[in-house]
Amino acid sequence: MTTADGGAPIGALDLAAGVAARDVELTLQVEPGEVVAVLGANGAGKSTLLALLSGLLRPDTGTITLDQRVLVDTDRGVWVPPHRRRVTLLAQQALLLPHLSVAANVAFGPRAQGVGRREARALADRWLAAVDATEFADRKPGQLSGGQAQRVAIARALAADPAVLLLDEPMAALDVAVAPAIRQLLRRVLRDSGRTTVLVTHDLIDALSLADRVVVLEAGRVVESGPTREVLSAPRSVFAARIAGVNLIAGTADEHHLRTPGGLLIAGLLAPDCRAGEPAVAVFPPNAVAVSREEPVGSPRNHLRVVVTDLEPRGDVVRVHAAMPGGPDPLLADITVAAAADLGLEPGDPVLLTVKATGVAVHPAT
Ligand SMILES: Nc1ncnc2c1ncn2[C@@H]1O[C@H](COP(=O)(O)OP(=O)(O)OP(=O)(O)O)[C@@H](O)[C@H]1O
Repeated sequence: MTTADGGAPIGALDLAAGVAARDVELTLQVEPGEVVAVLGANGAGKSTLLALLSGLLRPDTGTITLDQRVLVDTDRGVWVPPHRRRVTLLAQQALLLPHLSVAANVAFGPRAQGVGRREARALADRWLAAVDATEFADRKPGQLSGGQAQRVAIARALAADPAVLLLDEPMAALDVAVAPAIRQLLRRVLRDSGRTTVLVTHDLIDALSLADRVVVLEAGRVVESGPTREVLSAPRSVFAARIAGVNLIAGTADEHHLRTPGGLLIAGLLAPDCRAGEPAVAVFPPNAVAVSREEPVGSPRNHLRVVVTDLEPRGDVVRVHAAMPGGPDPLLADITVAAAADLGLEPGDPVLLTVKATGVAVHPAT
């Protein structure tokens, strides 16, 4: 955990802010040293959240505090500019200063904060070593690959000793072959430095491997928040369910079912905190779903009449994408290649999805 000369942990964030022109109303609390992954579809408000925290965007209403410091308070006219926040943003692109050496780039933050030349260089060397980039110290950024530049950018961000590190899809611009090494590096430096981190990502693996907690945004609002595995194993928002690759049907709970707005009853295992009449979601994995043309006779299972929308080969299985007529949420079924061939499926075909009640988990939804 980050400490100021051995003192109390730092990096407690508290944000409640609105940006009317973007229809964004966000709240976020982060504990000192916590790594929070922010997930959401395009336009959900992830970049807006980072811009509010870093000071690139002023909210119309709200407050942002970092430890005891008020960074923003629109009622009281408080506004701390970006360079005085101790909040550092690491963007998708490394954005190194092209005319400076790698070491000078990393020393730039400490120098700007008034650290002496020699001490800043020592800090740069330490952080370059921490990201395994010592050998690039004397190069110019133009002589680095994308992955090498991103390593240096991580060193530069941490050398500035931020109380909060903001990561904006740090692997998105990298070659897929390089991304795992950078992810592993981030995992190590975030753990070692205990830095409060807000990580925007589209990638489930980033959330699973880097974050203590995920926050899911939809339409400019926080729609769910919780420990990463918990949210992904029991997602309550369409976005979390989609990235977790599971099916999710929303409705209300009754004693043993989920009832959809269209009146369909889906039998499942209800979580103990489900209350009859309250909003709930049914969640089940694609491999728990069978696909058939006819209703199996006498089967006590859940049957969903759907239309095939797409067929996606995924190695040994074919992922069938389907939609319930009038149902907003897409459904997924993984079936063997042989089964897909036997059924002769085509997009547009009406089929029946069958899932056992024991394969369906019903959770309360917010
Ligand atoms: N510069 C801007 N001016 C006005 N509206 C904006 C601006 N940038 C984003 N918006 C709007 O604000 C809302 C939130 O967008 P934001 O860019 O924060 O989403 P995001 O989750 O980061 O999306 P993406 O994954 O596509 O980057 C959207 O409705 C978007 O259209």
